Amino acid sequence: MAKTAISAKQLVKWFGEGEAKTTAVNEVSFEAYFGEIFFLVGPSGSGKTTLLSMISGILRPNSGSAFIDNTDIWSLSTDELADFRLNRIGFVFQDYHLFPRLSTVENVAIPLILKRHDWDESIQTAMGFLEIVGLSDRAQLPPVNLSGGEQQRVAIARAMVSQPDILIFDEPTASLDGDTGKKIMSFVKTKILNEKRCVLVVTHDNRIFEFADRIMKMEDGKVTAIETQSSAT
Ligand SMILES: Nc1ncnc2c1ncn2[C@@H]1O[C@H](COP(=O)(O)OP(=O)(O)OP(=O)(O)O)[C@@H](O)[C@H]1O
Repeated sequence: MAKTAISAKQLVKWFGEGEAKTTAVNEVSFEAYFGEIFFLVGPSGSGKTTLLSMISGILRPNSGSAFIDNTDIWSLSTDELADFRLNRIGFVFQDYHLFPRLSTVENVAIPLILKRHDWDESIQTAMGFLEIVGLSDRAQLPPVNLSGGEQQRVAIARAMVSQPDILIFDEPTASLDGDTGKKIMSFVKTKILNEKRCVLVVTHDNRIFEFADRIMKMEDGKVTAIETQSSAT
């Protein structure tokens, strides 16, 4: 039986008041397991970002709860939640969010440096993760000298450097051409995913749906389907 990594229970979030009130997420419940790639898909405005923000400790729900590996994250204090996020959750974004003035390896080391680890030790650990993503020979270059696919692999190395067990990818392939996007997802599936990690991907990109173990579809703030991909590669 797979272990539950993320559990959302009746999450609700609304914005605005009176006539302007929008219920962005309306009683959403789901579970994602360690060892799987779980996709969250739906049209623009269906509530994906709002849901993601509530399960990653960024946006407090109006009601309902979010558990990461059995921790009820919204019962933590602000400091505890900040620590929890730093240690347990890694983020990868569409636009990579790399710092142009830092070298590639320094970009990967940032989460460790933020945790006040020793600089040399952080760089050494970052080098190990650059090796995993196949970019150790680019370590000293600024990110601007790397291709889009390579920059996304740097962002993945950075998300992994503090060894989080929950990895959240927000539109990871939206800035990449079809082939590079597929290569990135294939890389995530074969080299990053293991039974101790859960990868959650929010995407519009149906070219990468084949890499999902399960796909949850949202519309108007509600879950409309959770499908298991029997053909997952
Ligand atoms: N801060 C906010 N204030 C007011 N309304 C908001 C806010 N954030 C989101 N909404 C509204 O909540 C609904 C869901 O938005 P959300 O960004 O979660 O959707 P989404 O599925 O992530 O869309 P996209 O794919 O375009 O990013 C939308 O109607 C949006 O306008």
